[in-house]
Amino acid sequence: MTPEVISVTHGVVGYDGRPVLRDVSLTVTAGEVVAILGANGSGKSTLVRAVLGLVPLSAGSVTLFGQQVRRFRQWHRVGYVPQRLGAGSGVPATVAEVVASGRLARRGILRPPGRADREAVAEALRAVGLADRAKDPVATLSGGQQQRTLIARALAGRPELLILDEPTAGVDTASQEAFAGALRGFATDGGTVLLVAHELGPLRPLISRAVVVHQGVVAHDGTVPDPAGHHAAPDHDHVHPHGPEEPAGLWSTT
Ligand SMILES: Nc1ncnc2c1ncn2[C@@H]1O[C@H](COP(=O)(O)OP(=O)(O)OP(=O)(O)O)[C@@H](O)[C@H]1O
Repeated sequence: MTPEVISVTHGVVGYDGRPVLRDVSLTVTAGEVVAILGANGSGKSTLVRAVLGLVPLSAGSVTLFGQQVRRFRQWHRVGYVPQRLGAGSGVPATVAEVVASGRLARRGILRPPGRADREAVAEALRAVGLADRAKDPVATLSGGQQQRTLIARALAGRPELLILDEPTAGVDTASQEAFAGALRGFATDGGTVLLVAHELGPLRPLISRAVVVHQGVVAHDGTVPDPAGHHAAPDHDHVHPHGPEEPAGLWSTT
């Protein structure tokens, strides 16, 4: 049997007493590339945050690699790419420095970086097509390149599981394709991926399963549904992040 990497069982999460996830169950096994889809505000990020133990469940349970998430300590096995680099953090770090910070969970903060660390950083930069920007301050990069830097930081830790929250939202086509290539390499090497997406674009061929969250429950778990209605239009202008509620049925569930 393929080992379970993520398991959410009857998960319930709310903010200030208002339920966002009502009863969500989800299993991801090793080697799968699973996309979480759904309208704005449907609870996709909340699900990811619950998987990472960043928001508490009011009922149900989450396990990572077979361990309850609240007791999980093997964070070097997990790479996480949040929705955005902290807006205007003002830190004049270079691309290589940001990517190298992805090695901290592996090497510990007190040990200086060794050859394995340097190689992992160089490989991650190559994987996302930013090797030539390594010495540039992150602030001088485009939004898409900054997003690729975060993905390289996660890859540099050589995780077994990558969790990405809307990695390609608002990202230029070149960066989307570079990202798809990096993800393909990661999955081909046996990595497991859980990603939140609004539009899959070049990622679509990589996705082995889609989970649609709607009104706090899983409305679909299976093949990647076709984008429905206005969303499929090439000139559709997605409101992001946290725009007004979009109509239900954004992703057809049939
Ligand atoms: N920290 C928080 N405190 C209170 N409410 C929150 C918090 N985070 C999210 N919410 C609310 O929970 C609901 C689900 O939000 P969530 O970010 O999980 O949705 P999403 O599907 O990821 O949306 P998007 O596609 O816009 O990123 C929304 O109504 C949101 O306003």
